[in-house]
Formats: sequence, structure tokens, C-alpha cells
Amino acid sequence: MSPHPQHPAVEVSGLVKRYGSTVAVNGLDLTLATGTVLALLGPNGAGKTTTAEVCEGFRRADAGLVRVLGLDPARDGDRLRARIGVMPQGGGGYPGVRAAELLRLVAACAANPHDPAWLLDVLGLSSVGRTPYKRLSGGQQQRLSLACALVGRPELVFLDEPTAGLDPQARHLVWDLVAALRADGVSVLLTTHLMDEAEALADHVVIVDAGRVVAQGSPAELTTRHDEQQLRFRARPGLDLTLLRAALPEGLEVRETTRGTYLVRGTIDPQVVSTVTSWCAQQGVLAEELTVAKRSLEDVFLELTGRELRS
Ligand SMILES: Nc1ncnc2c1ncn2[C@@H]1O[C@H](COP(=O)(O)OP(=O)(O)OP(=O)(O)O)[C@@H](O)[C@H]1O
Repeated sequence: MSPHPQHPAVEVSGLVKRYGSTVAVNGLDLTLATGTVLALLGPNGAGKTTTAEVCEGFRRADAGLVRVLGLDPARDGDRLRARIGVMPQGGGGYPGVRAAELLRLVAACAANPHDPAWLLDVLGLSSVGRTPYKRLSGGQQQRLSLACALVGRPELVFLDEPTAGLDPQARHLVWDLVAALRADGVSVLLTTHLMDEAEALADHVVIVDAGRVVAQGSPAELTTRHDEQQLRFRARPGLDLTLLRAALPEGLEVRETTRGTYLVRGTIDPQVVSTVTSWCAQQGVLAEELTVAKRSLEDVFLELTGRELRS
């Protein structure tokens, strides 16, 4: 546990990081409260990994203030590394090293490590302990990388897309582990593209785009901030929605989102639901799977960051 619990686990203010003419991070602020999970979401190239790498002490900021466990990662990297765990994007073990050997090597650098054999077992890797890194499957490499990040009993863990490429069983195992870390008071900074992952794990979500924060809050705050819900139903494709639009109050968006899936978006009250079902009845259409729900985190994300692909 941190000897300075009055500090946030991570504090970033006005962070700027350039690679030549590319501005990867452009005045980013975030705070990770001790013992909580923060999810950094953003399109490809938004600056998430760069932000994490500056916090981990692997890259130097061009401007801004960064404090990790109360320390400056650029100056106090050695002291910091003993207290943090890092799971980088895409593994990164030596090709010839055996799985258990790698974990034992990492454990040997820590003052009070977990038992590597126990951790291999928790992560379902006992049977491949003697397998060279290069012969592990992608998912096994990911899990070994997570084991390496956790074996030193860190106070703060950086997980860069920890479940990318994992099968559903392994993904749920990682989610359980993150929840267990949080329950033990460990702080977690997680980057992810999976909205359900952020919703399931994070106390606080920070959405970044082009190196800046575009929104932040708890998943519930982000999805209920606006008085907006979505009514969806399935019916035969290509329905003419003109009369439905005319019957509904102004300001509601009505469209067929994908073939045979219809969306009414805005303030959905009982009268709106009644209007939609009456219209369906007049059309002789059975509205299947009719649901009324708040916006999902993915809706919020797409609204804030747009739908166009990033380079
Ligand atoms: N080592 C580097 N040299 C030059 N440019 C880089 C380097 N690393 C990242 N960039 C650029 O900086 C920007 C931010 O990249 P970064 O990897 O931080 O984004 P990201 O949000 O983690 O993206 P992704 O979701 O694809 O992992 C991108 O434009 C990227 O091309």
C-alpha cells in the first residue's frame, strides 16, 4: 500500500508529448484515485499508450506535470519501478525464455513477490511453464505478460489492452483479477477498446481523442448525463418512417440503423412507446425485441469521437 495515500495514484496535468511533428498528447489531464480503476478509452492513435508510457517512466513528457505514487517518473524511475507493474501492449518476452523461467526472473527483482508457481496456476499457465515464450499462443503470452506485471505485488498496475486477442474464458479471468486487485486496494490504469470492459471494471472512464480528454466520469455518469434514451425494435426492413416521424414529438431521431433494426432516440416517455407500437399496429408490423435503454458507453464514445476510421 502507498505510504502517501494522500496522493492520487496518478496525477497528470497539461501533458504534452510529441514525436517529431506528431503531437501524440496535447494537454491531457487525468487523476487516478488510489485503490480505483481508471479506463482510458480512445480511437487508435489517440495517445493512450503514450500517456501510459510517460507515467511508467518509459518516455519523457515535453510539457506538463506527471506524478505517479507521488513521484516524478522522469526523475524517480528506479524508485517507482519497484512499486508499479506494467503489462505493455503485445507482450514482449524474450523468444527463447521459458514461461516459468521468465516469471521467476521478474519475481527475483521484487522485494516481496508472489509465488510464481501460484501465479502461473491462477492464470492457467502451469501446463506451459516449460514452453519457450515464442511457442506460447498469443493468449498465453498475454497472460504471462499479466503475470509478470503482477508478480511483484505492485501498488499500481498499468494494463495496456490486457484482454486484446483473449478468448472469452481468459477475458473473464483477467476481469476477475482486475476486480481482485481493486478489492486489495491496488490502483489500476487500463487502456482498452472494449466498452463492456470499461463498463465492467472502471470506477472512472477518461475518453481521449487526438491527445486530449473529451469526456470523463463514471460509466453511469457518462451514459446518463443527457436526458436521452433509445427505443429499439426489429421489424421487416425498409419500413417508410415518414408517418411515425410525424406522429412523434419534435426532436426525436427516428431511423433504421441496420437492416431491420429501428431506433428512436431522445426523451422516451410512455406516450412515445405507445405511439411507436400504435404505428407498428397500423402498418401490420410486429415490433420484435422492443427495448428502451439509456445510451451505452459505445454510443457516448462514437458521439464524442466520430465514426470515421483513424490512421
Ligand atoms: N514511437 C513513436 N514514434 C513516432 N510516433 C509515434 C510513436 N508512438 C506513437 N506514435 C504516434 O503517436 C500518436 C499516438 O499514439 P499512441 O500509441 O499513444 O495511441 P493509442 O491511443 O495508444 O493508439 P492505439 O489504440 O492504436 O494503441 C499516433 O499518431 C502514433 O502514430
